[in-house]
Amino acid sequence: MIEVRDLRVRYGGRSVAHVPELDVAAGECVAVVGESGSGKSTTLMALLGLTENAEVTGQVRVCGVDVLRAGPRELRAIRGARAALVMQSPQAALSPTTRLGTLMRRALKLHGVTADPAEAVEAVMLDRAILRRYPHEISGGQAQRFAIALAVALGAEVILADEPTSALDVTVQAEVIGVLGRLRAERGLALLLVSHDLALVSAVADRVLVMRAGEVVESGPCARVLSEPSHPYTRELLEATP
Ligand SMILES: Nc1ncnc2c1ncn2[C@@H]1O[C@H](COP(=O)(O)OP(=O)(O)OP(=O)(O)O)[C@@H](O)[C@H]1O
Repeated sequence: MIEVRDLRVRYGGRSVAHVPELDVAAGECVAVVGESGSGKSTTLMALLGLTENAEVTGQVRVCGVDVLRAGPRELRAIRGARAALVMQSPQAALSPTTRLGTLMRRALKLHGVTADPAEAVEAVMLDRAILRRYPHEISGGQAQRFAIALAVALGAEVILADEPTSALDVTVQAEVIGVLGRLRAERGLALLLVSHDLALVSAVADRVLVMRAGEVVESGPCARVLSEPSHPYTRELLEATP
């Protein structure tokens, strides 16, 4: 579902992210970890052609679309519906004066999808009463789960999640990670998660890429990278985890 070869993103000639190889198949989960500024979010945005004022080179295929060469129409066809981005603070992207239920019904209609909003939110462990709320009346964790519910209702095949748990306390973090893990198993979603927390993402990811200063310093199956990290930076990240 995601195929990346030699992706490089530059701002004003400065390389801020370089990913030699990244593949995520249906039903797989891959995590990108690294400290703040290591290029994780930039990589995620580049996968959907969303970087602004950046020079992006290499090859990126998402849901069969050649992202770096596709026109706006082709990109619109995958963004949102087939490949959904769940951001750090999804509330900011939601219209503040529209109830969540209305928002979801409108999005479904726009994409010509028939789905039950109540079932969609319950699938991510939210109470259906949330559909009557406004975006500012819900927590960051609820907003992230709502964004995931919307993506799934729209029939997303790929979910790109940026720090999906950053706004959440530890219990809720585990819940969101659990929801994503279940969706992947039940619906064969391809998941790409970005986080600074190596231990947390390893609970759900099959493989992990460790980024530092815009370069991938290590990658491989989670179990191997966690138990036998080969790069000193990975060991530092692991030691920094409580
Ligand atoms: N629009 C932009 N213009 C110029 N430089 C940018 C732009 N966006 C990001 N950068 C630079 O790219 C680098 C990588 O940033 P990025 O946000 O991808 O890191 P990150 O690993 O996701 O960090 P965080 O965990 O804090 O979100 C940083 O040095 C940042 O300053």
